[in-house]
Amino acid sequence: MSRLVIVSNRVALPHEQRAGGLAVAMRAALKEFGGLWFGWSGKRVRDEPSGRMHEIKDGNTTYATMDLSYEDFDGYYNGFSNRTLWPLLHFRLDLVDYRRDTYDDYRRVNSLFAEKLAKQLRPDDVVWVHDYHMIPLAQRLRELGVANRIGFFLHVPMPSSDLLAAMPNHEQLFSSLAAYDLVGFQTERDLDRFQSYVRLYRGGKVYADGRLRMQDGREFRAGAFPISIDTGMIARQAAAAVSRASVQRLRDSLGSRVLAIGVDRLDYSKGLPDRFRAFERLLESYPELHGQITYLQLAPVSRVEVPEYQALRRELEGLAGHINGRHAAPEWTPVRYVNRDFSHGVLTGFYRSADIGLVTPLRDGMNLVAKEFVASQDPEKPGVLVLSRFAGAAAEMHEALIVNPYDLDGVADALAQAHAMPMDERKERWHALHKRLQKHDITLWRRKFLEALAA
Ligand SMILES: O=P(O)(O)OC[C@H]1O[C@H](O[C@H]2O[C@H](CO)[C@@H](O)[C@H](O)[C@H]2O)[C@H](O)[C@@H](O)[C@@H]1O
Ligand SMILES: O=c1ccn([C@@H]2O[C@H](COP(=O)(O)OP(=O)(O)O)[C@@H](O)[C@H]2O)c(=O)[nH]1
Repeated sequence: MSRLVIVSNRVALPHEQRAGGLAVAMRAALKEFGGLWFGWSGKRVRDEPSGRMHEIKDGNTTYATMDLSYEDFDGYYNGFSNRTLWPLLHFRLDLVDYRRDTYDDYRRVNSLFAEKLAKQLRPDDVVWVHDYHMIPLAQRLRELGVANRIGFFLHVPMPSSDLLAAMPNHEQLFSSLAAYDLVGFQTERDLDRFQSYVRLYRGGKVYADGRLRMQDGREFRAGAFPISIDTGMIARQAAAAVSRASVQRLRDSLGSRVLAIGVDRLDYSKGLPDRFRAFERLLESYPELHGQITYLQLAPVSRVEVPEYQALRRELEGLAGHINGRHAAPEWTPVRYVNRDFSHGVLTGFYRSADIGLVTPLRDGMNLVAKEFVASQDPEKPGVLVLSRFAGAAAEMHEALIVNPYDLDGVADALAQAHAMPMDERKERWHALHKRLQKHDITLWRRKFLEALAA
């Protein structure tokens, strides 16, 4: 069997804990057969250029990671990846900050990753590159003579072609995807938008069998491969987690109140200010729920050097203070807002303790939290998922209460509906959601993508 080589900016080294769906999913995907995981070491170095390599072996997996200099990290990661591509791919043209110098940094760091990776590759390795940090990687590898199968998976949304085309140099960047054998997206809609871009802005052709042909004749394939979770493992973790002291403490602190939980990196794509406002709308529109419901928002900080993330943090602190100041009672705090990162061992217990899971991003590639929340529930008393129609997960999770996160009254009504939902209906909805997750888990995702890549 060929070796699987996974390439991503974020690598979850053994025993490392950090919020973020890509790393969680890759760890689960490598668990069965192992392979090589290649990417950034998580280290930034001063007075030294990028490129120092580290290797760690853990069971059947080898981790090969590269240090980045402060300057390169700033241009490639904080800059082009997270201030240009991230907002662009999340439909936020208003936040896109395009700079020629950070684009150059991005391309240079990708070239360096390609040089280091090319040295590690064996002829029959299957290479699977992940996410927007690494779009030009295959093109650079091809220039270095790498002829292996190379696939790419985009974890974030693919926006409408008119938005993509607003980015200077979009032709160069997005045409480089043709160097992959297969390009995967989270949903059919993302795939559809990319196909439109190829037709409308790259003069390309789209064939019914999934092949795309660029104007210059290069052909590659594209498809939709919705990512998932290790459903069985999450369920087992959740059942075990309820006896943990931290989970017990949360439960004890609630008394008889209903718990609504949100778990998100502190990112503007997650729609947290709107969610806070929707919760306040609930308290205003349904005064009988005062003192009856607690909203716990876990929001570990993310990309802390990027100014838009710093501004969001300030905004949320203000909003949480405002809602609590206005609505709290001496014995009840409506919003509990926590900027800490929790392990899955604890998080799954928190999900299971909640009656309502609140997942309301303005845009999200998939949103694994939505799936983890469902997988963690007690079948005898499952919680209700309130899910944004703009999360990739909504394309599969029809039995959730699907909401428009911009419609604060609608989200407040869905929360009230979840609060009042009879247990029979909760069970019925949960069974349907859970059944699909049992089949469409991380193993099926990995298998489907790799089979398509090998085909
Ligand atoms: O690596 P960071 O900059 O700390 O950010 C964490 C990850 O965020 C994004 O995750 C996406 O992937 C998830 C799994 O497919 C998906 O469910 C979610 O909707 C996406 O937002 C990002 O795409 C990753 O590259 C980051 O590692
Ligand atoms: O304190 C936390 C908060 C989140 N997560 C994990 O981070 C991932 C978030 O993935 P998602 O797809 O929802 O969003 P992303 O952060 O990748 O955009 C999920 O596996 C969460 O369980 C975590 O491990 N600890």
